[in-house]
Formats: sequence, C-alpha cells, structure tokens
Amino acid sequence: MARETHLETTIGTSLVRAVADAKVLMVGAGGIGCELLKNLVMSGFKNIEVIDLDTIDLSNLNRQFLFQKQHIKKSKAHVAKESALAFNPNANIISRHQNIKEQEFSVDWFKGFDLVMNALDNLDARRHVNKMCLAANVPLIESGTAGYLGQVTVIQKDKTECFDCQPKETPKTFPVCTIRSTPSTPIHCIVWAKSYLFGLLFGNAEDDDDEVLVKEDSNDDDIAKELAALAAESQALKEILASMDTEGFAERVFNKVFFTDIHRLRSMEDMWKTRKPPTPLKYDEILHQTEDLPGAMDATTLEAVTLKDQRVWTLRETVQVFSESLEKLSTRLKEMRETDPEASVQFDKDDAETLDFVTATANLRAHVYGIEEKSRFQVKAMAGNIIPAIATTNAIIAGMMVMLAFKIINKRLADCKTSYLVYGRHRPQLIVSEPLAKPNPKCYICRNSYLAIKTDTKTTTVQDLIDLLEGYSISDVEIQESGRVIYDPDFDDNASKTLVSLQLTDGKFVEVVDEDDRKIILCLKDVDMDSLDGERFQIEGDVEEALEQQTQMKQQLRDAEAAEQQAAHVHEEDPDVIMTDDNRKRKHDEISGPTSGTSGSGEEAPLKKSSLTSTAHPPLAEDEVGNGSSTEQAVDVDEVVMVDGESFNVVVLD
Ligand SMILES: Nc1ncnc2c1ncn2[C@@H]1O[C@H](COP(=O)(O)OP(=O)(O)OP(=O)(O)O)[C@@H](O)[C@H]1O
Ligand SMILES: [Zn+2]
Repeated sequence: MARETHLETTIGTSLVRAVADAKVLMVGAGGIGCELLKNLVMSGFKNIEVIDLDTIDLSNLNRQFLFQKQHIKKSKAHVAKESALAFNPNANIISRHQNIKEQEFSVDWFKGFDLVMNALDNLDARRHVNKMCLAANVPLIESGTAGYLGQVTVIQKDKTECFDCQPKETPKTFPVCTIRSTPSTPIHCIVWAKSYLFGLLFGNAEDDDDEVLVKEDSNDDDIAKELAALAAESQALKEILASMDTEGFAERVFNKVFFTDIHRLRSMEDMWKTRKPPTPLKYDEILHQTEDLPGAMDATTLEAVTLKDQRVWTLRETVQVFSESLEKLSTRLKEMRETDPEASVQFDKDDAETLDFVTATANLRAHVYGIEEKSRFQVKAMAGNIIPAIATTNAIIAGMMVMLAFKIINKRLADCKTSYLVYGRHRPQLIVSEPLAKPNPKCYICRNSYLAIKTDTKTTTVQDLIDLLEGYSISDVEIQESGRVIYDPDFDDNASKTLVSLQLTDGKFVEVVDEDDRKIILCLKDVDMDSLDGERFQIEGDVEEALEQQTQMKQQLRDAEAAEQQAAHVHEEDPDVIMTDDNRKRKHDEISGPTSGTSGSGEEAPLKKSSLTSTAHPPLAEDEVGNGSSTEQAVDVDEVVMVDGESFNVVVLD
C-alpha cells in the first residue's frame, strides 16, 4: 500500500498534494522539535528545513527520541534530520547547525517558506522569528510546553495577535541588598552564586553584576552606603583574581567571600536587629575538621553519583567541591583567554563544573546565613529555572502543531485556534481552545508596515534615504535601528554618513516614523549599485499602500482608545459592570464565524493568557472553567509546577 493511502483517506488527496509541495521551516530540534519533525515527515511534508544551534546533551536523551547515546555532542539539527529520514526516506530535509538569528536568514530567506514552526525554548529567538515572519508575511505556528502544560497558536501578520502583542513578564528580579547582604531563602543564595560571584570570577570585567538584581531606592542613606561598601568588596575580590590559577587561590577567594566580607557585614549591627546575623567561615578550619565523609564524593558508580547529586553535602565536602570546581574553571578560563583575552565562562546547568561551583558556593552562603542547604540536583533545577520536561506534553503539542499546519496549508486560517494543554486541573477536559485573537492595535511589532529596500549600503547615505522618503511625502522622519537613534529632525549628525558606516547593513531593520506617527520598517538589502538600473534604491512592495495601512491602523488605535475610555467611564458610573480587558475583547472578536473545533470539547471558554516568561514559553493558560460553566476562576500558572516548594520558580523551560 502506498505510504500516502491512509493520509489521503484522512485528509483528502488535494491536501496531501498541497502538504507535499509546502516548504516548511522548523526552528529548534529539541523536545518539541524532535516530535514535530517525526510528525511532519510521517504526515506527508516533504520539504523541510530544520535549524538548531545546539549539540546533543546526555540530558536530552530521555525525551528527544531522535537522539541516542552515540549522538552526544553532535549537531541536533543534523542528527534529527538523519533519524527522521528513517521514518520517511522520501522527505527532503535540509539541516542547519546554526542560530536562526544569523544575518543570512534574511526576510527574503523566510519568504521562501510557506510556513514556519517554532519549537524554541527562549523568548529572544521567539521574538526574532516572530518579527521575521511578520516582515516576510509568512504564517508562524508558535508552541511551548512547561511540565504538564502546553500551548500552541498561529501568528499571521495583520490577521492574528503576534508574539509581542501581549506584554511579557520580565524575569523575576531581587533587590540588590537581599542578594548581596541579607539573603533569607535558598534561592537568594543561588542567585548570588550564579549571578554575582560566578560572573565576577569567570565573566568579563565590564559585565554588570546581573540583570536579575534591581537597585533599591538610592535615596535611602543606609542602602546607598551599603551599596558603596559592596562595590568596594567586589573590587577587592577582583584584585584577588589576579592570582587566579596559582597555589592557594581557592583559599584566598573563600576567606575573602565567606570570612572577610561576612565579618564586615556582621559588624553592621543595625542590619541584624531583626535578622539572625551571618557566621563567617574559615577555609582551613573546615578542612581540618575530622568529619565523617559518606564516601560518595569520589565514587564513580552510578549509584554514588546519583547519591552525590541528591543529598545535601556536608560542609567539608562542600568546601572540597568549591575548591576543585574553582580550580578547574580557573584553568579552563586561563586556556580560553590564551586565544581570546575577553573570553568568559558562562553558567550552564548542564556544565558539571559550573553547576558544582554554584551548588557549593550557594550552600556555603546558605550555611553562613543559617539558611537551608540544597542538593546539587535541587540547585540545578532552581538555578536553571527548570520545570521537568514531560515527553508526552511535547508529543501532544507537536501533534497539534501538525493539525494547525494542515489548516494553514489548506488556507483555512479561520479554523485555527490557540489550544492549551491543561492536564492536572479541575477541568474535565485535557485540551481547551479559543479563537485566535486579533492583533493588539497598540502592538509596537506587528502594527508596523514592513518593506524591503535594496541599496548599496557602502555608498548610500542617511540623507539619500531621507530624500527618498520625502519623495513619498514621508517627512520629518525619525530613523532608528534596534532602539538606536540614527536621525531625527533635531539630530542630523549622521546625515552625510554612509549606511554601512552606521552598521546599517544587509538584513538590518530600519524603523522610520514620520510626523503623522506612521511607522514603516525598512528591511535593508545590500546590493551592488550596478544591479539597481541607475537608481539608488529599489523598494519591494507598495509604499503608498503601506502608508495607507498605517493611517488606518492609527485610526483603529484612536477608536480603540476612545472605546476604552468610554468603557472606563461606564465602569466608573456602574460598579456592577465587570470590566474585561481589551485583550479579552479582541479574543472574542473572532477572525470569522464559529469553526470546527481543533480539539478539546469545543467549548469556547474565555481563557486568560498569562504574560510571557523571560526565557521560556508563550503564554500559558491560566484558566479554569469549572464543569463547563462560564464562571472564570483564574489560577496562576506559576503555582502549578514548583521545585521544592520555592515560590521563585516562575520561569518555565521545556
Ligand atoms: N536562536 C536559536 N537558533 C536555533 N535554535 C535555537 C535557538 N534558540 C534555541 N534553539 C534550540 O531550540 C531548542 C529548544 O528545545 P528544548 O526546549 O527541548 O531545549 P533543550 O536545550 O534541548 O532542553 P533543556 O533546556 O530542557 O535542556 C534547543 O534545541 C535549542 O538549541
Ligand atoms: Zn503584535
């Protein structure tokens, strides 16, 4: 029987043909990606390009089933391709071991696909692909999982919400003084070890302490003084760094961080009126203790390694791990700096030495402050913000992605929905769906018009660009690139500079806002002058149409704001009116009429999306609609899976 026979019976001959012709880009070949690639080749997709920047790690094997032990350290993309071909040798798969953000993956390159599917694990890459798909006007299927929760949705320029239409939650931050002086929970110690001490020892001198630390109100005198003292302490530690990789380095670092600094802090009596003061530790005193070692530290058997990971180390063991990991990381850094003086070691939960160092230093600090210590396994989860990945969740989400892909290829966007996997809730159903929401009129990413513009960036100046825009009555412009002001009517220093001298090169997005607040994004294509038929620029797309679209969008925005104000007014007048937020209004403003459900019970329960987390996934459902009734009962998604009962655990990884 031909391979396609069952498929034709299920989805019809014409769709099977369209699927076979479609060109699909899959970004990410990890947990979701492996499932997805297998699904794609098994459901008739023949032209697939897969990209992943990473190599295979031992910890991937339990769920990324296209990979096996012999593939460790090999490219995920290449191995995924080879393994998937075993499922269907007729597929044409191009694999790339690269970052999707590389310049060669231009808007034009994206335009070569009928569909893009994201199977990513971080906000940055998702945002990038979102923008590229908007600029190229290619539909994007976005996915994410977190433990037992999952989500899948479709993004199509001007028709649906984009990835950035909803504001994203910033990473959880901690006040500087809590982390640097007054920790009270294990996570404070872990953040200190991972984000402060690790960076100071193995990062670049210019690196900021860390983005997770927020400065407290500097008007407060005590805090300002304490911050100054902390800065001086950091400086003193940097001086010790000069002796890195020499005899006694570990002891010097240890005594500085866990004795001298703690001693100073302890002397600040006001700080300890309501808190338990910290107790300084001395390196040699601990190592000379005759403590009973459980004997697992040097053991290499699986059982012993597991034990080492899962039990809390004794103080002496912790100091030993501190010393050994510091030594290894120092040697590594020294070797790296022989070829690149700016090199740094980054914390990676899967890098045993970095994890050892963070576990040891976090626990030493916890010991100093009388805070509960954690096992290496627990520290790994907390430092990596890990929620265990569940293979079944990935499989279900990847299955739903293919269902959406069929609809998109079949030109039935109206049938697509956002679906949530909500296992383990009080709801009776596993999957709930809602209509795709319309774009947020205030979105600063998808409410722009994108035009590709060809020019020779070596000879074209900013003034040439301004002249071109003036020709379209786009005047008094402000020009920016990635938040950098290139030109505005009060800042014309760059006018005579060439684009290339301002790093406005091939693939860059140049944002132009005119006096009427119309925003056009120009996607630069660097070409030789000879190819431009005597012109300085060639614009792909219709500028007039883009301007008209912008004018309409501005009007929509004004209408939406007027409606909002009116609604707020009604709300003020009548306290019984329950307000819905503007997002929810859009959600119920379906793209078209009722559709055949993608999955679940078909119930159109109003769901509330949580905002995105820093490194991880698209919004996850916060919904609970009890027993099919329409009463909403919001549940905070972050409460669902927590490691060791710590409330910090808001970031989600699959
Ligand atoms: N900018 C990017 N370009 C290409 N691939 C990317 C990019 N960012 C992330 N990825 C890939 O997306 C995939 C996401 O998969 P997944 O969430 O399962 O991550 P993982 O690293 O394999 O697992 P875990 O984080 O749980 O150890 C990873 O393989 C990662 O390498
Ligand atoms: Zn948007």
